Amino acid sequence: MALLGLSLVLASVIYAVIWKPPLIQTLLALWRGHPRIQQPPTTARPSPPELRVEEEDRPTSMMDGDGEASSSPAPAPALEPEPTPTSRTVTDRAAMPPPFVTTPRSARSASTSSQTRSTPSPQTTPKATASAPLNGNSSIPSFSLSPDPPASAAAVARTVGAETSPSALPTLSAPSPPPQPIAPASPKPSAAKIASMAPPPRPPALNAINNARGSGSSLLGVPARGPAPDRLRQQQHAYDRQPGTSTLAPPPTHSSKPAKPSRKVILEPGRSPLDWARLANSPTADLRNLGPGAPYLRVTPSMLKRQTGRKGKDAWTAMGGRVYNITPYLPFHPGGEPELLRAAGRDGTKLFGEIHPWVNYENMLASCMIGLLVEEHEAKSKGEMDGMD
Ligand code: HEM
Repeated sequence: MALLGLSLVLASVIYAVIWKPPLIQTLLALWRGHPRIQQPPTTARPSPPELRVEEEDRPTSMMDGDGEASSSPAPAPALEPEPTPTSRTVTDRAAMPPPFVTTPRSARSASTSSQTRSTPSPQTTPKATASAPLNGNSSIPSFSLSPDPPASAAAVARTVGAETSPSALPTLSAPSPPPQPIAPASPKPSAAKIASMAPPPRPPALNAINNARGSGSSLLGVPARGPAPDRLRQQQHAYDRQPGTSTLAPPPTHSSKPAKPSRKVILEPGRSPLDWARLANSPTADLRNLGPGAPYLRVTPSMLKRQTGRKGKDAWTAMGGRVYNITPYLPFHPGGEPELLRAAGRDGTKLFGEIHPWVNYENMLASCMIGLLVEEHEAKSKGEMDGMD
């Protein structure tokens, strides 16, 4: 009797050891009221609870290497070392997919592009509805994405851990930078900056992409998964065409030249340009000081040289081949009398042009014109020359 009881106990122990995982888990689930459902979610997107219960209620289905579901009873759990609940929790946590919101699109495509060969469903985001029935004993749907199913749960944990570690997935730790906004974030450059020929600095991302493209590799030593080179080129050209970023500087303007300090003098009352215009147009005023009705004279350089404005003589100057009596204009000259007297008794064309070539002296001094500047031998009559003295 005792031997029979011992045999029963032994048989129970052996049976429990062999069929422990599904049986004990099922019993524990029923006894706890599905305690695994109450486990805190390890990721931001836990699987639907009802599907997890379904997985545990169907422990005999598992996936083969080609991703096909096997309908044979599952002796596999007995053949593989079953992890302890603690290690299973760790495995579950490691095997869960990373948070959805923190995975860049390029990283997800990079991590799944090599695994979609064995994925039965075209869905890239693991969902319990698609992969749970195929995974069978595994409660983590993402296991079905692995091309080579690991031999054990520990291997699964290692594989998933390696897949989710930043070192194994460089695109997760440093994903390819997204295309920079075409509009630069920096403030609009000033007019002086626009006038400069130096182009604005390119966005660092574009520079880095161009450098990586030029070296034939991506930023992280893996094949580049960013936009196509043609798109990058178009973005770069679009950036270069932005207002204020062109290398073509506007033509220089006169306003850019530094203004010279004014040398104008304060004129006496009644000596304004308007007063001079009124006097110059007066028919009664003899501004030539040659007498009423005197003809225009041929003035030689020797004659001009004597008209310096000193010793009671008028100040004559020659500009543009014409000789003018500048004496009446002296108090009206905005630059002052001394300045104007610098041209007295000689040809003042060069002096005039150096200071204010824009001044229309011909109109201003029309009533002050003496005659034409001629050579010495061109004087027609000596008497005319003597009359000048
Ligand atoms: C003989 C004919 C000349 C006439 C009709 C004349 C007329 C004028 C006029 C209208 C201005 C005012 C310009 C303005 O408002 O921007 C001016 C300014 C001046 N002129 Fe003359 N000028 C004459 C000859 C000269 C000569 C020969 C000199 C020097 C040797 C001279 C020196 C100056 C200077 C320094 C100013 C002040 C420029 C400034 O800083 O704005 N001018 N003159």
